[in-house]
Amino acid sequence: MVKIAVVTMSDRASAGIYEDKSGKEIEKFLNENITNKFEIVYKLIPDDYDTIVNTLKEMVDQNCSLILTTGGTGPAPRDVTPEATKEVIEKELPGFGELMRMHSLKYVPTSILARGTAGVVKNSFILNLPGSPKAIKENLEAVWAAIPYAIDLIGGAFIESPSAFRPKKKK
Ligand SMILES: Nc1ncnc2c1ncn2[C@@H]1O[C@H](COP(=O)(O)OP(=O)(O)OP(=O)(O)O)[C@@H](O)[C@H]1O
Ligand SMILES: Nc1nc2c(c(=O)[nH]1)N[C@H]1C(S)=C(S)[C@@H](COP(=O)(O)O)O[C@H]1N2
Repeated sequence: MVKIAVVTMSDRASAGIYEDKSGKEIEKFLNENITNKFEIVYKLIPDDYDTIVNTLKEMVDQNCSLILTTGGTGPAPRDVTPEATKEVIEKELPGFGELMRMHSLKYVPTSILARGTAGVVKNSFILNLPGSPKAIKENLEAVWAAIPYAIDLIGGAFIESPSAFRPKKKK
């Protein structure tokens, strides 16, 4: 079974001040883009460095092939998601953050404030998305096509998705 972690970093949503709409947007995108069975492991945590590192490590240990985070990628003092992610990953894949920022410029000029990245550790692929609920689809649509194949390459679970691209195998 494909296991996917959705990890929301938000001081206010985790304190119950508002509902976590961004986590819900990620689930919606996954339901619309994945055609085989998958299970979601959901975490809602504050923007705390150690909590983020420990939660990401826990998701890797639970064999989540894909770990999607939302929030904490900006320049504010408590935004530390990219730093915590870099502590956990073995290899960074900088193209994901670059493409998300470039693509997002057509929606908001402030997309360059996002510092999110992506990377792999063991059989898990981690991607940082910005916190705003509307940013989820705007960013995932930029990079989703390459994610299932990236997970194939690291020996993660097979994600079946009509919107994914897999290069043809050489004969
Ligand atoms: N998980 C979420 N659910 C709903 N709305 C959110 C969420 N995260 C962010 N937002 C909205 O997007 C805006 C910008 O996101 P940002 O991550 O900068 O929030 P923030 O000001 O750091 O607050 P917090 O960490 O408490 O969510 C927030 O002011 C909030 O309105
Ligand atoms: N596509 C898209 N990208 C976006 C946004 C958005 O609304 N749409 N918001 C931007 C803003 S205002 C900020 S501050 C950064 C970082 O957001 P975060 O701190 O919530 O992760 O993401 C940026 N990227």
